[in-house]
Amino acid sequence: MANPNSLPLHERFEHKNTLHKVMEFIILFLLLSLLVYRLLSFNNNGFTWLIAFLCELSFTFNWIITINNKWNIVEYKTYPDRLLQRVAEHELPPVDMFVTTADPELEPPIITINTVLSLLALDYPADKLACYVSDDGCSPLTFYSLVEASKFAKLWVPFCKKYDVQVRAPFRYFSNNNTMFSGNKSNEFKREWKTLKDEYEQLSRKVVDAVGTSIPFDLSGDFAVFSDIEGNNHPTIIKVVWENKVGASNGLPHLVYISREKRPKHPHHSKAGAMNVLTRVSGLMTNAPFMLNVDCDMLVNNPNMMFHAMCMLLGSKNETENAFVQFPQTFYDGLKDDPFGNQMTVVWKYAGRGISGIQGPFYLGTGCVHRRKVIYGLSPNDVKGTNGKPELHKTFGNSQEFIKSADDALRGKTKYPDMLSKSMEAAHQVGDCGYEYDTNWGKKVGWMYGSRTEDILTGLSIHKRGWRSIICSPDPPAFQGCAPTGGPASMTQQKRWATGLLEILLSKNCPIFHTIFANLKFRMFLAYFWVFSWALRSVPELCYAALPAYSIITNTHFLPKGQEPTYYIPIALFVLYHVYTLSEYLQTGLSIRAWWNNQRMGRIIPMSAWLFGVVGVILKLSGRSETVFEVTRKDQSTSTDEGTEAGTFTFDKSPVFVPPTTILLVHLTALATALFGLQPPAHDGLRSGPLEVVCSVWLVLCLWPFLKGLFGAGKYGIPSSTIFKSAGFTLLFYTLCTNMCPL
Ligand SMILES: O=c1ccn([C@@H]2O[C@H](COP(=O)(O)OP(=O)(O)O[C@H]3O[C@H](CO)[C@@H](O)[C@H](O)[C@H]3O)[C@@H](O)[C@H]2O)c(=O)[nH]1
Ligand SMILES: [Mn+2]
Repeated sequence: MANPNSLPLHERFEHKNTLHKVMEFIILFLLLSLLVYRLLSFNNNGFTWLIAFLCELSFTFNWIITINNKWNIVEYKTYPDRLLQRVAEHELPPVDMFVTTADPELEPPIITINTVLSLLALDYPADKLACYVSDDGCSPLTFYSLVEASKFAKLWVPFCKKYDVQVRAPFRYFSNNNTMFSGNKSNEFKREWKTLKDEYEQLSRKVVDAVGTSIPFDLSGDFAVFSDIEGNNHPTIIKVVWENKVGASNGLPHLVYISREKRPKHPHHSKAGAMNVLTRVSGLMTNAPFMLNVDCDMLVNNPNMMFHAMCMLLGSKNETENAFVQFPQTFYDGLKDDPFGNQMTVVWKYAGRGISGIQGPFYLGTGCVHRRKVIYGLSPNDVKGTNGKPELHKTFGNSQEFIKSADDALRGKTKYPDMLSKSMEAAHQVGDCGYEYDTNWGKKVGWMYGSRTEDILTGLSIHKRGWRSIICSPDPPAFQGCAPTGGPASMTQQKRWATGLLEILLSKNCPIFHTIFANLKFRMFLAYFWVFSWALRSVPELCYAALPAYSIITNTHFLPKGQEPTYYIPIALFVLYHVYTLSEYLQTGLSIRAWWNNQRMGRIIPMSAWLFGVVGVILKLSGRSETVFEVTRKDQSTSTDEGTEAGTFTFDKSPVFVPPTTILLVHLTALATALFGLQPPAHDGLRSGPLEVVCSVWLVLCLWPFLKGLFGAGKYGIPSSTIFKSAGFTLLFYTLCTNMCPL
C-alpha cells in the first residue's frame, strides 16, 4: 500500500469540452463576419448602422473574454482521509471564523444564529476554532440571540457529532422532519431528537418574540452597554459569549460578539471595515493562521468543509501556492427553475471553474478560508517571514499588542493567550473607529476599501501580488445561503455589484495596471475585466434593444435584408448562441425553464440594475452621492411559504424598473405600428423586415414578467408612477423616431 504521506491531498482535473469550444469559435466567427459586413456596407446605411456596429463590437469583445474565461475548466478533488492519516488531530492548524451581520430587520437574528450554530458544530477540534460575530447593527437582539444560541449549542453540538448529522443548522435540520427521522433509528436517538427539537423551538420562539417586542428585555447587566446608544453612534462593544477555557477538543469553540465603534461622519467602510475589525480583534485573542469568513446567511452544509479546505491549504507543495480557498456559493430552498436568475449555477460551472484554471477563483466575500499572513500583505516571495518588517505601526496601527500579534502571524508563530479576557483592553482599542487613521488598513492590508464589492477588490489585491487561489467544491456543497427572492431584492443586489465593480474599474485598482506593473496574469486581467464591466454593458444592451423598435417605427432596417446572403448571419448567431447556452443548462442538469429564466434575466438585469450601476458611479465620481452598502433582505424559507406565487416577479417604486418597462412599451408600440400598417413608406426599398419583428417579439417575451406586471396588483404590479414615467419616455421615443428622417 502506498505511504499515506506520499499521496496528494488534492488533485486537479481539466475538462476538455471540445464541442463547446467549437461552438464558441463558430459564434466568434459569425460575430466577426457581421462586423465585417457592417464595415463593408457602411456607406449605404447610416446612423443605425453605426449604433449596431458599436454594439456588436462590444458583444464581440465580450465574447472573446467569455472564451478566455472558459478555456481551462478545472476541478479539484480533495482527500480528507489522507489528511487525517498524515496530520494528528492536535496538529491541525487553528482557524478563526468570522460572521458578519448588519441589520436585525433585513437579516433576522434567527438566521444569524443558525449560521453560528452550524459553525460551532463543525467537525474539527473545537479547541482549534473560534467564532467571531460582527454586528454592524449594534443590536441587543443579536447579542441576546447569540447568548441564547450558545446555551442551546451545548446540547446541539454533541448531538450533531454523536449522530453525525449532516445539516448542522437546526432550522434546516428540523424542517426536514421526514428524511431525518426515517430509517432504523434507535430509541435513544429518537428521544434525544425530540428533546433537541423542543429546545430549538423554544430558542427560536424566544428570539422571534424578542424581535417582535420593542423593548424585549431590560437593558441591565450584560445588556447595559446597549442602553442609550444608536446604531450609528456607539463605542466598541466586545463580549465573550462563550470561552472554551479548558481547551477541550470536544467542547464548544469560543464565541465572541463584536460591534465596532461607530460615529456619525466617521467612515465605517461597511463590510470591509467590519472584516478588518474582526481580523484585528481575533488577532489579539486567538491569532489563528487561517480565517474563514461567511455572511450571516451562509450555513455550513458539509460539516467536513474545514478538512477539505485544509487539503487545499496544507496540501500545496509550499506556502507559495494558494492564498485562499473559495467554496462556490450555493443556495438553500432556491426557487424552482431560478426565476430571478440569481442562483448562478451555470455561471459557476463554466466561467467560475474556468477562471479557477487561470489564476484561481475570485474571492466571493463568503465561504472562503484565507491565510492571515496574506491578508497582512505578504507576497509569495516573502513567505519565509518578514524579518521584522520596519514600521509595523505605520502598517498596522498603534496597538503594541496588535503589532506583536501581527508580527507573530507573519512569522508563522502561533501562540494563544490563556484567556480571551486578557486581550480585552487592546481589543477595544483596535475596534475604535479612529484606529485605522494613517495606517495601511483597507489600502495594503486587510479587506480593501473603495468599493461596494470589497470582496472582489480584496481578491484582486491578493492576485496582483502573484498569489493563486483555489476552488473547492466538495459534495455535499460546503455552504448554503439564501438567494434574494423577488424583483426588488434581486435588483438591489445586482445594482450594488454593478456599481461596486465599476468603481474598481475606474479607480487606480483597474486590473490592467496590475498586469503591467504587478503580477496579475493577462488572462486573469481579462477575467476581472469581464466582471468589472458588467455595468457598462447596460449601454450597448439598451441601444441594441431600442434598434428593432426604431427600425419598425421608421420602417427602416438594422439587420441584413432577405435578398443578401448575409441575412443568414444574424439568424445563425441567434440560433447557435441559444443552443450553446441551452446545452450548458442541460449538461448541468437544469431544466429548459431554468435556462429560459436566466436568458430572460440576462436581458432584464443589464437594462435595469446594471444601468443604475453606471448612474451610481457617475453620481459618486461627481461627488453627488456617498457609497452605501444596501444590505440584501434574507428570508428563512422561500419555496414553501408562498406556494405558487414565490417565483412571480415583484416590483416596487424603485426607478430601476423604469427602463425595462419603457423598452417593453416601446416594443408594444412598434409592433402595433406594424400590425396596423402605420409605418411610413420606406425609402429605396429599405423597409423593416421580418428579422426586426422577430427581435421585437423576442424582447417582449423576455420582458414577459413586466407585461404581467402592467396588469398585476399589489407587489405583483408595476406601480402606476413607474408606468406613467415609462409611458412618457415611450412617447418621447416615438416622437423622436417619427420626426427623425430615416437615414
Ligand atoms: O455595513 C455592512 C454591510 C453589510 N455587512 C455584511 O455583509 C454581508 C453581505 O451582505 P449582503 O447584503 O448579504 O450582500 P450580498 O449581495 O448577498 O453579498 C455578496 O456581495 C457582497 C459584496 O457586494 C459580499 O460582501 C458578500 O460576501 C457576497 O455574498 C452580510 O453578512 C452583511 O451583514 C456588514 O457586515 N456591514
Ligand atoms: Mn447575501
